[in-house]
Amino acid sequence: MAASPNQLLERVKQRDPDQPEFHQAAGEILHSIAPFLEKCPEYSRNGLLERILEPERIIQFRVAWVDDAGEVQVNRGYRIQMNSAIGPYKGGLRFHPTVNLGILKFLAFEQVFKNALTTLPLGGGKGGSDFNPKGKSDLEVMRFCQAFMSELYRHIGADVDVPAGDIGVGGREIGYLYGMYRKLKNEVTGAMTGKGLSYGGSLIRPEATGYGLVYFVEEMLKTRSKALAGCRVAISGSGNVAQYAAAKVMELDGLVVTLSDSSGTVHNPDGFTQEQWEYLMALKNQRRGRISELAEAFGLAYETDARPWQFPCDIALPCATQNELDADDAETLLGNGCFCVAEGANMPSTLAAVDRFQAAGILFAPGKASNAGGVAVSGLEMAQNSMRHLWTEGEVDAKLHDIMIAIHHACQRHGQKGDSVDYVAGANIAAFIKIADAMQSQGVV
Ligand SMILES: NC(=O)C1=CN([C@@H]2O[C@H](COP(=O)(O)OP(=O)(O)OC[C@H]3O[C@@H](n4cnc5c(N)ncnc54)[C@H](O)[C@@H]3O)[C@@H](O)[C@H]2O)C=CC1
Ligand SMILES: O=C(O)CCC(=O)C(=O)O
Repeated sequence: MAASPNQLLERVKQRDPDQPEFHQAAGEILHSIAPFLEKCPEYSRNGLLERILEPERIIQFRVAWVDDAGEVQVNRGYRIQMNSAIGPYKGGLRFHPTVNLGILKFLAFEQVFKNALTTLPLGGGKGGSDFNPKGKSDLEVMRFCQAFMSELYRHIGADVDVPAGDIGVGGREIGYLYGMYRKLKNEVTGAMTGKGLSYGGSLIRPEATGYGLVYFVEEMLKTRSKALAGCRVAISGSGNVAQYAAAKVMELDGLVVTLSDSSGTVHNPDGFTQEQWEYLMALKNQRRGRISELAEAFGLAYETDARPWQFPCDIALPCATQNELDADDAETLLGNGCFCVAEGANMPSTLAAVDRFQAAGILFAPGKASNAGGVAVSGLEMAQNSMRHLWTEGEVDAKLHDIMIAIHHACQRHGQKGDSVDYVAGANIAAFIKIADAMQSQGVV
């Protein structure tokens, strides 16, 4: 007899006890699909769930490089090739000192479900290193990226596994990584996405995750006959996702009232201005400084070590990192009248926080649905690379918008409960059915 979702989760915990983030992500999905599996027991056959929970392949490697002082540094590199039933492995690379196998397994697992929702033929994977780009010179970052790719190149390719950026991996790092890939493989293909426009990138890829998040929020608000204009929006983070989520909220006449980084939060109750946003872009993407400098430059309130969730808002968009919003933060947001939370980051809300939002009946979207715009436009970058073609900004943006609307429909189709939508159940069930159907059709492999 097939193991129940609870039994499976216990097995996962026993097998890899030191991977709490993976247990959290697996637990959420198993819990969501349990009622569906009871109605459709054929989806529990052939070890399907056991296979979905186990990466197809894990690659771990040494990354040795020389710093500016001439010292040899050794980091760990990883690529988790989680599931390729729907298409080539696809997902970002994270460079951050907290990176370990458990965190990358949770990210790769989430990516499989997210990519299934995009409507595009993409499998799921994730990789990275415990390398910390913060405080490193451009040359050190380049030498690290080249050393990292000198192993990774043999495991990736346009039809095999297509990495992109994530925390600590932006345009600069993708350039260095792709340059080394091209040299080692002696081929020019779409083996990575997030590339610069001059060497095969797609218009709108930098904007895609943030824009897509806001397009998804617009669809959520429509279900309650609301609109973004005039809403106060608390955003955490100040990296790629936060920057373009903020830009789109401002374009749609919402007020972005917070931005943050790992050192603290800037609060502007009147909403950041275009000038302040432009300052942020230069600060974070060129000077690579701290968010406190934005506060200093414009005389805004700044709180060291504070998260944005204490400041009153109507909509919260966590866009920094996993588990950055806990049950206490959820209570504070609800107490201040927040009626919509949509995740720009991957798994930024703890399970207890999600429970609070759902119990209160507010709109809540899990990252695998609401932040899927980034990987979706990566899929469009792959398509353009294969065609040796470049779509216009308007064409890519329109496709992104359509994909976010399609993901919202999928959540409604599988998550409608009375007159509200359980976006967690909807996203998980819709993605699971697509992955499961693809795997069942291809036999036990
Ligand atoms: N870049 C993309 O296309 C996508 C990114 N994501 C997710 O969005 C989140 C942000 O990624 P990016 O903006 O690309 O990275 P980034 O490196 O551009 O920015 C990360 C931001 O998070 C902040 N941060 C990191 N650790 C923190 C901590 N412990 N506490 C508070 N703030 C912290 C950093 O200061 C920075 O502002 C991540 O969870 C990532 O997995 C999800 C979908 C696509
Ligand atoms: O564009 C991609 O392939 C990856 C984006 C990503 O890492 C994510 O969706 O979390």
